[in-house]
Amino acid sequence: MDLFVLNRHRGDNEDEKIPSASSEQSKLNKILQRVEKNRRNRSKRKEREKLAKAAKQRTREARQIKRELKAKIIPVPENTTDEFTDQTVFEEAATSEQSTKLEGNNKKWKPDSKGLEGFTVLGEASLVKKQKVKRVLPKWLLNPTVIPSNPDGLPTAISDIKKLDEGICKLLSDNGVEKFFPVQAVVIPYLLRAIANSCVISPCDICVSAPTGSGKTLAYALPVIQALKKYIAKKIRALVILPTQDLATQVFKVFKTYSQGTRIDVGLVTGKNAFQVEQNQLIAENKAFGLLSKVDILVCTPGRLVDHLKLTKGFDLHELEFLIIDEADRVLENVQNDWLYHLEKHLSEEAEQSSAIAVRRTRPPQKLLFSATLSQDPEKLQKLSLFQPRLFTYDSPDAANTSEHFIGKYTTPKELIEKYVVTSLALKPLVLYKLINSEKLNKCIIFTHSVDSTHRLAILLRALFKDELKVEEISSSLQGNSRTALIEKFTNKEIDLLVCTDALARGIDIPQVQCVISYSAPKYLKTYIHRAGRTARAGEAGLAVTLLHKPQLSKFKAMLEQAGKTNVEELFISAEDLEPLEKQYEESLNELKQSIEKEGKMLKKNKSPKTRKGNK
Ligand SMILES: Nc1ncnc2c1ncn2[C@@H]1O[C@H](COP(=O)(O)OP(=O)(O)OP(=O)(O)O)[C@@H](O)[C@H]1O
Repeated sequence: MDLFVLNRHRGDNEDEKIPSASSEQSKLNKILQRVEKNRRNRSKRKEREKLAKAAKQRTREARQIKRELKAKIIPVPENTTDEFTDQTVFEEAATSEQSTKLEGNNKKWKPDSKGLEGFTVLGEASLVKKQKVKRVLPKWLLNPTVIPSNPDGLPTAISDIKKLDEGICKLLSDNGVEKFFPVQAVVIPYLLRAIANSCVISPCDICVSAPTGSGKTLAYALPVIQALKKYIAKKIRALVILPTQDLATQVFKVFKTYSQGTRIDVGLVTGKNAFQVEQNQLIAENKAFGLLSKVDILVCTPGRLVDHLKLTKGFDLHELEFLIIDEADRVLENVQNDWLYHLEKHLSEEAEQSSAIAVRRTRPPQKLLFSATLSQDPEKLQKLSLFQPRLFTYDSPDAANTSEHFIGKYTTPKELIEKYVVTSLALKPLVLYKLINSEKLNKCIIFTHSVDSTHRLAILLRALFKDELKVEEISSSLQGNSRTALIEKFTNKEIDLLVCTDALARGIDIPQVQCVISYSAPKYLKTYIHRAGRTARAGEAGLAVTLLHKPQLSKFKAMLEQAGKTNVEELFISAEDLEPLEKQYEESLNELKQSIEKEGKMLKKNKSPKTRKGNK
């Protein structure tokens, strides 16, 4: 009978009871489950291995395709018939040209016959690199009128431009303008000729790309004033669009100055004044003739222009002879208000009405575009439907370092000296302090990247300089009028250091700014050009310094290279120079901390429901 006794393991304890039938079954189930689990894991592992193998195979194949493509470089074919050239292709062209030379021919790639032995190749291999679309710039952009930066041979004396009105010549000398700058010496006579011939030939539209501070405003203001002097009836005949309130105000002042002694009235609509106030400045109601314009030249921002087009009764631009877009690249970026659409709509509606009423101007206005960084993107310019456009650009000394296509794209004044300082993030404010002290800078604009950083830096500089230098800040947090007041103070040297955001980077004309410091490195070349352009204006000398952290250096250099600037020097400020200032720096940082905390508390207090109730 012992033969039929199953000797089961009873555990270490011999006295343990023999398990019952049900526990026996549950144990068996567990074993079966474990077996099933192992089986599932095994099949999962196999699946994973299979996928990994397939992925590896795909990578191998992709690498192989890449290798094959690299081995057969297909050159970009010369294309002279297409209308456009993509600007980016210029940069890429150099590399593709090099590789073309290396290959030395234009043959199509054929698969290696050895590798395909035994296979029938149907048709041609499909691994042919796609041809790049090479757009060609329109002729007028490729063949600009180059304005020499050296004025020799240009009609630079005021009396050299014979057709210029005597009254304007007198105003020029009254305002200290003795000679014309190159852009003025070329553009003013051109526009005066076009205006004189306009009854016979429709004048061409023009685009002018000239450095910051080169005198572009007078280049368009004087011919426009001269052309409109003859009119007796008041209509808006010139519309000047600028991207910001401050710039529009600045240009308005120039028009006001040079239209003195004429019948011309200049208007300004930017949103600085209440809408109704602006409406009253623009339109008069006459019992006999209805609504009449009160201005001949209107300077405006795009947003406010759209508002008046939509809401101001009697606002009529149909007699427009000149449409001037200053800082044109910036204004054209302003899609927010779609000003161009509204303007075109207005002009076409008026034209339909007018044909039924009387003889009115049927020709579209002459368009004059100006900027230091004028867009050469044909698509953007095409939006303006330019009529036989002509481009005027500067002959830049930096252009020699770039491809010929660059000519005049982004140029800076030749009087500008550019430098950079490499510093750590922690010591940046101290480096700035040292730089201002050692270079004895006292009329200096410092650019940061945000409102917050402008505010903090201004507090810190105030703490560092104490009474030595007066520091103020300008950003979008300030209202228009306070901004204008601060700019005036800075102009009159009542403020030494002006810390600001890029709101002040474009177009603002402050004479004799000694230095522009980019405390936060500019992200784009355009920003750099406009910031640096606040100094070295109107033929004066100026310094532009950029503070960089080490990782920013290569990007910064590459950015400047796009403008042909390869010789920008480094300015060294050593750790030894900074050592004696460390204690002062620490104290100033503490002051900054306290000041920010105090402001935080004030803000909280003002926001608390109790205060709000009190205020009510
Ligand atoms: N012929 C001249 N002689 C002396 N000063 C001039 C002359 N033309 C212009 N200026 C002065 O040069 C300064 C710069 O002129 P303007 O603001 O027109 O430059 P810009 O080319 O428009 O610069 P940005 O591109 O920065 O707007 C102004 O203060 C202006 O009064």
